[in-house]
Amino acid sequence: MQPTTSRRVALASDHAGVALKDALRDAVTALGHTALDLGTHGDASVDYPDFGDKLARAVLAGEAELGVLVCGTGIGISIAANRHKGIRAALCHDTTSARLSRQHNDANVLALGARMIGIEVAKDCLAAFLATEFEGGRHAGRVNKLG
Ligand SMILES: O=C(CO)[C@H](O)[C@H](O)[C@H](O)COP(=O)(O)O
Repeated sequence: MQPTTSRRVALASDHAGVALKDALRDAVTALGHTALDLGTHGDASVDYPDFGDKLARAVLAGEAELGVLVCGTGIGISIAANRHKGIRAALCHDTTSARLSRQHNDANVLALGARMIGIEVAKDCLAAFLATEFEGGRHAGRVNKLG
């Protein structure tokens, strides 16, 4: 899948997601985008809210258009990011959800669970997420209601 637009993509994870995050960082580059790796680096135990917050702030500041978050399940780190107004983090386990999160929800962050899905599914979710645009139309008013 080739991107229609080259994007700046921020990535962050806790220790449980670091190996997958590092693999996805390389996949972002291979897909023709620019990766901004916000950590963690290495497998020392860290707290997922710190990295969900860091990535949310980077996206809201315009340092990246889109973000990718990884923790063990993807749940904690997506909750952390979604506490920031303007962040729409979608926890996905399949490519259809990843595509529809962009088409219908204008998700700006993809969240994945490193202990839940394999690397190939994760890479496919990433590729679908980055290749898909928001459809607008009937979805725009609904997304606006999210605040
Ligand atoms: O936040 C989580 C659950 O929603 C993540 O899966 C974390 O990565 C997990 O809780 C970390 O657990 P660990 O036992 O400290 O590695």
